[in-house]
Amino acid sequence: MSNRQEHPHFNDWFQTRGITEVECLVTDLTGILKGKIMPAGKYLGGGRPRLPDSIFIQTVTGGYPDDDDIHFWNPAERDMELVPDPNAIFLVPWADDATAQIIHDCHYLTGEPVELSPRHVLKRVLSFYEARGWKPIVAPEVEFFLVKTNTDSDYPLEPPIGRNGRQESSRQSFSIDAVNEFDPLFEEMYDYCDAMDLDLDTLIHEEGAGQMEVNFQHGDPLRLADQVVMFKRALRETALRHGMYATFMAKPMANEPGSSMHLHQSLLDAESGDNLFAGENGKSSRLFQQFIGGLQQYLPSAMPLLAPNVNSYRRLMRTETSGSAPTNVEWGTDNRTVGLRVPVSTPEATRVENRLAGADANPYLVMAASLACGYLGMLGQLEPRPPMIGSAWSGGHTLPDDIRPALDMLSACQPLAEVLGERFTNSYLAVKRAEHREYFQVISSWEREHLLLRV
Ligand SMILES: NC(=O)CC[C@H](N)C(=O)O
Repeated sequence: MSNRQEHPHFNDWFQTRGITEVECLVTDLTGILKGKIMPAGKYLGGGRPRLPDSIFIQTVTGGYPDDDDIHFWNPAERDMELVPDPNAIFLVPWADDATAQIIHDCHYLTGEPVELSPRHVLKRVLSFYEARGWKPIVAPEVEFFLVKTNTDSDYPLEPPIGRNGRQESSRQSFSIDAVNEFDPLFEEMYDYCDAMDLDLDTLIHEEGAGQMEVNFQHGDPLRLADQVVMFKRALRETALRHGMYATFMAKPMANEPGSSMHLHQSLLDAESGDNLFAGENGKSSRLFQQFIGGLQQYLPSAMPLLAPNVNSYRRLMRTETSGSAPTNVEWGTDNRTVGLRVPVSTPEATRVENRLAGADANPYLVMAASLACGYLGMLGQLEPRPPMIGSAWSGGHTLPDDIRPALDMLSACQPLAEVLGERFTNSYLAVKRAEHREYFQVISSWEREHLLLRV
């Protein structure tokens, strides 16, 4: 699009809301929002924001892969143009001046899409479905903790103080009154979500102290990944305005459960809209079984995308405080001890809930990875193992227990790299290995406590 004034949607949208500023956004590999701010007039006049593609090879701390990893990625520093998605415009409800935040795709100046962009990776996976006349539908559920603000990274986080002036000291799972303690914050969160047209379904107090979960209305994966990214930003902002932090870390406190991003997935016939996971006589279909077969086969290798940080694996470790976080890739009906839960439903709503991803993961990559695994299962007509009946905590097919083995498994999985894109997969591995090296250079208080005077 050379001149956005020619695009009636942008023009109308801006005019109706008196937009004066535009935030041009993309997420990097780690899920961090990056971008530029532009005056609305310039943007509508065709101003094209550019960023270097090196934003996609940065670790969460802003570091880069070092020489050892260079063979994994194309060490490019090419300029790319940000191209807006007219369906991904949201108001910035907390801004003083009327501001739009717009999610962009990334193209090189030669026109081809940037394979390193997580949104592109999801679009790529969706294009494989589209080519077969399949339309995946997803519904994410995102957990998070509200915690006291804290400026000392060495000091453990604490649950927040509610309206009654008391700290949430014990878990108040599912308590409505405990949610109401944070009513002013949630009122504002809902107002922001309304202003941004985010389709939230329910809000519930989860297992942990100060831990909540929001469910999104099911729909198109790209739209929902956009919404989750926008939601996380809006909630962090809301919490700050109420003197708290909202955190999506997978395991922010050792004595509390972790936070997940569960993903319900079903598959429609793109033409008829029928759910292809529903079979005859109220049973599920063969495609459904194969989708689960693919998740079982490939999810262990896709874990770096679902559990992208060292901290993510603390959530997945079975301990007294791990709550119902999964440790396996078994499946079962209405069974919360398995990684792949099939909720009891009408045939039209047949779906599988992938419970492995942490809330810390990049939503585009969680959806891309999970749908890629299911796709490979349907393509290869893989059969799942028999469903788990009863508890799967102490058995089942396990998952990598740390980011290092998880990265090794991803780098050995050629079929996944082909569906996600080779350049993306190799760059992702390089970034995550560099991040792990950064982490490994930090000497922890555990080491000082137990080794300083004893070894
Ligand atoms: N509601 C739930 O199932 C809790 C999920 C759990 N918090 C996890 O990390 O997976």
